[in-house]
Amino acid sequence: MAVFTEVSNPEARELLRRLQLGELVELRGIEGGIENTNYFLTSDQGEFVLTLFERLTAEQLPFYLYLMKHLAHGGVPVPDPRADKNGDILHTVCGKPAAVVNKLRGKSQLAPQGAHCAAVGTMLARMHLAGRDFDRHQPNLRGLPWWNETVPVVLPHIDDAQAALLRSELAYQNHVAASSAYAALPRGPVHADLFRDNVMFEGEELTGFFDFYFAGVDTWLFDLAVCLNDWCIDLPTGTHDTDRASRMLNAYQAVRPLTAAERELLPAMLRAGALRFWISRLWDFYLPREASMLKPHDPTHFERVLRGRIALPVHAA
Ligand SMILES: Nc1ncnc2c1ncn2[C@@H]1O[C@H](COP(=O)(O)OP(=O)(O)O)[C@@H](O)[C@H]1O
Ligand SMILES: N[C@@H](CCOP(=O)(O)O)C(=O)O
Repeated sequence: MAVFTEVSNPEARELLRRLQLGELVELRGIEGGIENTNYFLTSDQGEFVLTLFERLTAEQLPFYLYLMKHLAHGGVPVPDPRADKNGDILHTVCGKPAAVVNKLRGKSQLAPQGAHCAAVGTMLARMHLAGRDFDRHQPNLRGLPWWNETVPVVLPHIDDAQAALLRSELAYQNHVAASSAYAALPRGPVHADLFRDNVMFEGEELTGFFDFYFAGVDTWLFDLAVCLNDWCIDLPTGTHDTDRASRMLNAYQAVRPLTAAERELLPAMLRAGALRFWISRLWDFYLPREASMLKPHDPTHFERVLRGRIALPVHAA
């Protein structure tokens, strides 16, 4: 279920009027998704997605929405938030912060082949370059400071072997973050959660990236590592898929070659990407927020991925 707040047809009509997007044809709740209320909103002018933000606040949202607008105007296929007559892109619907964006064509490719991974690599690099002149700043709110805060909270819930791994990996990542190679990594706005379910395809054509609500300023290499860890592995075992990873890395580098520091730290950032999602999944699993709407994902998946990346470090060819 992903309609946590019911929007009525009269409310949708009023919103379309405010945004000058024409007359309502259909309002339909979207079943996927776990964080926000989403509707497909069709008018006589086109197809849109209406999102009511259930947890993010009106203070946090402008970074994400203006980033999407910036990228869309920079030629990256991402949902473009629609403005009202005053130019505002953050609206209020049913008392909740809300946005209306264009509906992307296609569907998620949950069993990606090499061509899909290459398309993600190309577009990711284009997105990083397009974000260079974005003038707002918000850190990755799920970055190292959050890992340092959250690990002590989840430690009491896991067994000794897991706790030892979590502690030692966190220490390693703090050490990496203090290194001169890490300081040399290029950075900018990153998606930070570009999993298979956050990209649309029509056949092998990538039609868009969406769900920017974990975006923030971080290293570009971290973003690439998050993608490699999801798109280029065998999901049941967490094993790295060399062919798909080469397709993604080569395509990324055809647009933006990795620097020497990035090549050096790729194995460490693959571990960082696995650690980030292991921690957040542990946190969601053992400490569900009151009245939480999150259906927790399996934390052991990223424990497996992390163990795999430590045992067999992956380097850029
Ligand atoms: N701009 C969009 N274009 C097309 N479909 C979208 C768009 N935004 C969301 N969706 C659909 O809505 C679903 C839930 O969106 P998502 O952003 O993942 O929600 P949540 O943040 O609640 O996890 C997606 O799986 C996708 O099918
Ligand atoms: N990709 C994350 C979960 C984030 O949720 P989303 O549905 O908003 O992308 C994970 O797999 O742990």
